[in-house]
Amino acid sequence: MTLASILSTGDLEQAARRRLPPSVYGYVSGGSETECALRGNRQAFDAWRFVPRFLVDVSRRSQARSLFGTQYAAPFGIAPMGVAGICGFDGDLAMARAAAEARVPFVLSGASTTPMERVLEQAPGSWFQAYVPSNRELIGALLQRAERAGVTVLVVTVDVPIASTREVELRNGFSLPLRLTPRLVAGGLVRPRWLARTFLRTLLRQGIPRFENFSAVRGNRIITAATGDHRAGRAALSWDDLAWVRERWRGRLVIKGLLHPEDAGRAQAIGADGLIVSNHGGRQLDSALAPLDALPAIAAAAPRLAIMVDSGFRRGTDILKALALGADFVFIGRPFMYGLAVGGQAGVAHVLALLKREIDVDLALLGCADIEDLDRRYLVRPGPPSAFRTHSGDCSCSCSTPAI
Ligand SMILES: Cc1cc2nc3c(=O)[nH]c(=O)nc-3n(C[C@H](O)[C@H](O)[C@H](O)COP(=O)(O)O)c2cc1C
Ligand SMILES: O=C(O)C(=O)c1ccccc1
Repeated sequence: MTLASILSTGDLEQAARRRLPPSVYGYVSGGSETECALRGNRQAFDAWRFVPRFLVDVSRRSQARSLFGTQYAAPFGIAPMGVAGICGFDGDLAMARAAAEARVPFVLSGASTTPMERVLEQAPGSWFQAYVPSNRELIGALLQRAERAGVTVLVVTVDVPIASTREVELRNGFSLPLRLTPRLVAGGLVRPRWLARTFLRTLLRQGIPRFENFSAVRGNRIITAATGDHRAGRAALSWDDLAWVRERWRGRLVIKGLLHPEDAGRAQAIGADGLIVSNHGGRQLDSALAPLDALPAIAAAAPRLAIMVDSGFRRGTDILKALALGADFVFIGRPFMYGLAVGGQAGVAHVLALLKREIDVDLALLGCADIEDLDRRYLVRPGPPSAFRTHSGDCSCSCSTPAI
């Protein structure tokens, strides 16, 4: 399948499934436990519908958005994803470069296998996501390392106090840090292209990929949070620790993984610059609320923060719905891993282009030439008993505002 024949992120997922060993595809695509949160993320979008406006001039359209003093070409970016290198050779760099070329943000994962120094050197605007241990000496050293590497936006992920139960991974014998299990080797044999172009190439260059950004020291494997090593110590991380990070970190600070408006209020109170409303793509607490449904209340609770959101975004319309509900920016995860699997950096660039094009067409059809003008008036949440009520003001669900 050529990239040109991939018309949507849905097509891409199918193509990636054919390219990746089943255990790797299972790891990337899966959610936790019953995968209710994973499914719920998609269902949340369907509940909202657009009410387009016509006969407005949409001959020139803008989807540019500025965030933290940078003008981005689109209102979305690439979410942090650990071990991207298992989907494509030099996966972190491929994503970072594609994002820089498209002028959108890329967030390097704290669980990545490429040292942050290397990524920041090649794609200087990259953000960095940290898995912060609760040991302050370690936090301090990690902050220092990130500052030296030139990180300007630090994202602290808080929704992984411990590893979740992902039965897909257990069944497939998939574990991190990566081990050469018989299952992985067998999967590689049925996916020879992946074996040659991604796995063996990586193996020859750097051996078995290892976590490079968990701690202050490059290649230090003391803190192997993904495997549940108790020394990772994230289970005890608290708001006090985050406030401590805020005092020491001079760049922008973003908290990722919040769903409760009171937590959003606390993020604002400790002086964070932004937050990412997220349920980790349905990979942590199963049955967690869909971030889209959490947005209105969170935006109201933290009016001074940049409100970002992720989990389940696959289409331009998904992105526009979140912006209309109060988000300033959207992040997208898995589709970029699939892009990597299918076409390396060009595959990632293809996803970015697809989504940008969808947003552009959707803005025209919606009758909104500039995303800065998007708001709740373009959305309804049809639902029983009375269909089609418009939303305005502060309501956050189907409510009693006047019916059209
Ligand atoms: C394979 C994979 C690895 C991930 N690794 C991380 C990570 O290291 N740090 C983090 O904060 N979030 C991680 N996430 C969560 C993403 O940042 C993001 O919240 C989620 O993927 C968004 O949902 P989506 O994939 O449906 O777009 C990971 C997600 C996936 C799919
Ligand atoms: O898989 C994930 O969702 C994730 O966050 C993670 C955590 C540690 C290592 C790799 C990925």
